[in-house]
Parts: sequence; structure tokens; C-alpha cells
Amino acid sequence: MTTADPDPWPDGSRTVAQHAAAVLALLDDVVLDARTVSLAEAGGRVLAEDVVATVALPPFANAQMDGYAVRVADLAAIAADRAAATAAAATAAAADGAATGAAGAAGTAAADRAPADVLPLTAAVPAGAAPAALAPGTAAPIMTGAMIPAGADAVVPVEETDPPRFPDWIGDDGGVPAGATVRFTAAATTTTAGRFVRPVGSDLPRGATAMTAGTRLTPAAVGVLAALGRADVPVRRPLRVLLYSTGSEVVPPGATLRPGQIHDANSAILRAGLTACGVEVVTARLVADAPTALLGALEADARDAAPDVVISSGGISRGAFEVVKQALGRRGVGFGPVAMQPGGPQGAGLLDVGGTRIPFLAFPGNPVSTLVSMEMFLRPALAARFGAPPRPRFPARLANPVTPLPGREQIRRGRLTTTDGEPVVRLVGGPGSHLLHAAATADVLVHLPAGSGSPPADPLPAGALVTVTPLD
Ligand SMILES: Nc1nc2c(c(=O)[nH]1)N[C@H]1C(S)=C(S)[C@@H](COP(=O)(O)OP(=O)(O)OC[C@H]3O[C@@H](n4cnc5c(N)ncnc54)[C@H](O)[C@@H]3O)O[C@H]1N2
Ligand code: MOO
Repeated sequence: MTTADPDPWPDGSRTVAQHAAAVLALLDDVVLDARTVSLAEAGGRVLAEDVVATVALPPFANAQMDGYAVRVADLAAIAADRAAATAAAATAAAADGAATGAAGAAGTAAADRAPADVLPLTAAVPAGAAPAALAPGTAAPIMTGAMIPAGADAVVPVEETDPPRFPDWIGDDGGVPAGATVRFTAAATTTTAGRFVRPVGSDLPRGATAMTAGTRLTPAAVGVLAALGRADVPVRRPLRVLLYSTGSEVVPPGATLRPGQIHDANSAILRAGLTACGVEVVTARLVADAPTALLGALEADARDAAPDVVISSGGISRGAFEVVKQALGRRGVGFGPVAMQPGGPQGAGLLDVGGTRIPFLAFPGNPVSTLVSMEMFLRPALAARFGAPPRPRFPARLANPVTPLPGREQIRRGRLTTTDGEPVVRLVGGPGSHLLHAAATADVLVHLPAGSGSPPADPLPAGALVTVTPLD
């Protein structure tokens, strides 16, 4: 840091909100340029340009059900004719009630109207066909997704025909047998125009903006691009991140532990979390408690791996071997407390390395502290700047009483249930930041506000509302 540079940690103790804002500001100058990728690689990426619909979705009016394409006027005529037949039969029955042997005459009157009760069939319309127009007074067997013939204005599902199935000849190549007809149920004859028809453009009209630059490509969004016929798409390149896990006691998973050693959990935590945010971890290293080793690695990695951001864990509190603090404290990175537990010690700044300035975040070494730091500071910034999936926050009631920390927000881990339709959270594990296994059984972070009252702070009773953030 030159004398002209501002103090990278001017605030003494920061609030959570102040540190979150500082982390966000660190990313201000990071620009992720655009590249075109195939649709197969586009999931989870962020769109670099607006996409305009060059076709409508759906591209043509089509059937929503397997059934019969009809003109509703024809069904209305059938309904009217049946009503007339029923009335005539009732009148005849009343008249014949006085005279013996009249039942047969009434039956004959109803039978006289039978031909108006059905519609002659035309050729079936399978999905993928371009059908001829539907002639008035006919019905066309039609399959889900098939194009509605011109002139048809509704589809009657096959279940509303009598019998409720397609005739066997459909699917044969022999055409429509002479005299083939369909009989509709009473329910079918009340069909209104548009029933079971999916109009052209009803999902997205042609020429509309389908999605705007900055949209994260979820499975549904990638599906829309495919439906629009896009084989490739311009997206932002992923953020490139360099990870350092520090500490002479830390060895990689797979290594046999010698006395005093532990396996590196933080690289795994950060890599998994960052990958879910669409970030590319370009290099991940273990660095011993030796400032010269850290500086040497940084010089080489900044040159060779071109990271956008560097994230370290460990080596930032008040010990005698705080490698990150000792190596970087005079290079643009500030260190100080944030009023939060876990994750109280933090470091952040624009690291001066090899003549360039790279956003640097230093997380505390305890694994739950690293996890919570990522969720509280890094993920929200990645969501705001680069379209990473944001985490919602919502209220839940505490299942048990808990005493918060005076003057500091506490981020506990919990499991969410529902009681009487309301979210209720039960804490799992204690507050200790080494309790990683307990944290892995949690499905939410539980935000306990700084407690009031002189230490110990006043307890929050069971049933008190707190904010939770779902984890995955
Ligand atoms: N005198 C004080 N001591 C400590 C304070 C303090 O205010 N005064 N703060 C405590 C808090 S809170 C935290 S959090 C830690 C932060 O310390 P560091 O960031 O310097 O982290 P380390 O000392 O290197 O490690 C802490 C802890 O975590 C383990 N660790 C480190 N890296 C990994 C890894 N990659 N995977 C798994 N576990 C890791 C390490 O072995 C230590 O047990 O400082 C407190 N002390
Ligand atoms: O703040 Mo430390 O992260 O509690 O354990």
C-alpha cells in the first residue's frame, strides 16, 4: 500500500452490513466478458445479451388433449337437436300415457333424430402433420401437440366421446372408413371456443424479448432458448477464483494425519459453494504459515492463472503465525473485526500483486466460519454482481429459547419444520465454529440479532421470530 492509498479497514469494528457492502464494492471493477457457448454448456451461466423470440411459442395453435378437433357451432347444433328430441319424447310420452301401446311410438320419434347426434370423421391429425382445413359438420381425430386444422376452434377430449376411445382404424394407412362417425357426450356438446386449444404465441409472442442480458440460465431458461431454436448463446465467462487454505497443520484429504495435523475442509467448502454460484476455481492451494511462501504463490498464480478474485482461509486472527495478515497487511488488504459470530475476524481489500490489483477476501480458518463468511458476504455479492443464485431470507419461529450475543449478530445453524403452517426452526449443534459436522446436518442459517441488555443479553423466547436463510 502506498501512502496515498486509503486505509483498507477504516471502520474499527464493522457491522455485517458494512462488511457486506465493502465486499460488494471490491468487485466493482471486475468485468466478465462475453463468449458464445453451445446450449449444452449454457446451464447456470449468465446471459450476455437480450434474446428476442424469432419464433412464437407455441409456433402454431395446437391440441392440448388427445381428442377431436371440432367447430363448436356443430356441437351446439347437436346439443339443440338433443334437447328438441328429449322435449318431443316427453310430449309423446305424456300424450301416450292416456293411450295404451304408445311407448313404441315415442322410441321411434327419438330414433328419427339419431343422424344429427354424431359428426362424420375426417383424416386423423398426428403431431407433426400440417392438416387440411376442417369442413363444417365434421370432426378430425387429433393428438396432443398436433396443429389445429383451419376452421376448428376447440378440441373435445376422447374421454368425452361415446365410446371414450379412438376407433381402431386410426393409425392404419387405410384412410377414413366410409361412414365413420363420432358421438359426443352431453358434456362435450357444451364445449366453448378455444377449449383445449393452445393458441399460437400464448407462451411467448414472436418478436418479444424472451429474456434480458444478466438472466441466469436456469433449466427452464435453457429450455426456452432451445424451444426458440437457439443452438448457442452469448454468456458471461465465469468468474475466476484462486483459493488458498493456509496453516501448517492443514494437509489435503487423502493424506495420513500426523499428530497435530488436520485435513483441509475449507477448500472443499469453498469450492462446492463457488461452483454452485457458477464460479470457476482456477487454482486451489495449501499454503504453510510462511509469509514468503504465500507471497511467492500469489506472484506466480496471479501471473499464470489470471484470477479475478483471491479467497483465503485462516491466518488472520491474533496468533503469532497469522500468515495472511502478516504477508498482505501492507499490500492493500485490511484486517479487522466484523460484529458477527462465527466469522468475526475478516480481511478484505484490493491486493497489490505483480503490478495489478486483485480483490482479495480473507476468511477465518475455522470451517464453520469459512462457510458462514461465504454465505454472508461472498454469495450475496456474487448474486448482485454476477447473477449467482441468490438465497432467499424469510422469518421463522424459534422452537427453543436461545440467548443471543451482546453487540454481535450470531449466525447459528438450524433445521426448519412447519407447525400450524408456520416455519419453525430448531437449532442444531452449538455456536462453536469448529462444529462442521453439526452444520452439515442443518438446512438453514439462523440469524440471531445482537442481543440487548447487559451481558448476558436477554434471551429470545421460544416462538420469537428470527430470520433464516435456506442452505443446500
Ligand atoms: N486471542 C484470540 N484468538 C482468537 C480470536 C481472537 O479474537 N483472539 N478469534 C478466534 C476466532 S473467532 C476465529 S474464527 C479464529 C480465526 O483464526 P484464523 O483465521 O487465524 O484461523 P487459524 O488460526 O488459521 O485456524 C483456526 C482454526 O481453524 C482450523 N483450520 C484452519 N484452516 C483449516 C482448513 N483449511 N480446514 C479445516 N480447518 C482449518 C485451524 O486448525 C484452527 O483450529 O481465531 C480465533 N482465535
Ligand atoms: O468468529 Mo470465529 O469465526 O467465531 O470462530
